[in-house]
Amino acid sequence: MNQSKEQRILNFVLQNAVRGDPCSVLDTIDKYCSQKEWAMNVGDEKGLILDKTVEEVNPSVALELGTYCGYSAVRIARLLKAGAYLLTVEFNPEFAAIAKQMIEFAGVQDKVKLLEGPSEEIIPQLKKKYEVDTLDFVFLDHWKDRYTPDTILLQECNLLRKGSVLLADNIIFPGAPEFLNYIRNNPHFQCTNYPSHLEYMKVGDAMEKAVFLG
Ligand SMILES: O=C(c1ccccc1)c1ccc(O)c(O)c1[N+](=O)[O-]
Ligand SMILES: [Mg+2]
Repeated sequence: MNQSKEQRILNFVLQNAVRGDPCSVLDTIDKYCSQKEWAMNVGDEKGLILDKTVEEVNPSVALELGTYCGYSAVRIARLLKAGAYLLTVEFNPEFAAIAKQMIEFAGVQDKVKLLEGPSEEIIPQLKKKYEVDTLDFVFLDHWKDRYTPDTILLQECNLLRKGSVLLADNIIFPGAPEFLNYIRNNPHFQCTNYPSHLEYMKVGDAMEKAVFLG
């Protein structure tokens, strides 16, 4: 049966990256997706914005919405302090299976819990089923029309605390105009825009950071 693009990306990593070396895995995915097949990883340019935000927040508990192949989960997990962890949510079972292998190959599996299912079902389970109190950092990179309802759901489930940081990918391309309008006009969030480019392309994109003010 023909392999998926995501399986081809994983195979390239398994054959070319260094097992247990997260940076090697990231560099190898970036090499494949910039030279062979485009894929919707956050990538190396926006990845630096993600890195700086994670380092600034230094989260104990982080949530990612939209795991895909695990690139940003590896990127985030490699920066987490001892005892800190990332919950990452992926709706697509094929993507989740690839991401699991990617995360394990990178050696960050002890810091990452991969949750398979729709974000709208998993978010309300985080407190009781996954023993989360509040989230220090949330990376939004899933379906762009889910950014706003899931941000509202995080608040309704009391998962944000004063100072919780949201970082949203793809503000320009594919775009999340409804989310941008919601978050920038919401007095409970302080927003900052980070202009960049769509991963592996010269197309303009941006990330939006939103700090919850309580
Ligand atoms: O929506 C797409 C998309 C749309 C059309 C074709 C391929 C991807 C996309 C593009 C770049 C991203 O960084 C990203 O996170 C996504 N996504 O699906 O979440
Ligand atoms: Mg994205």
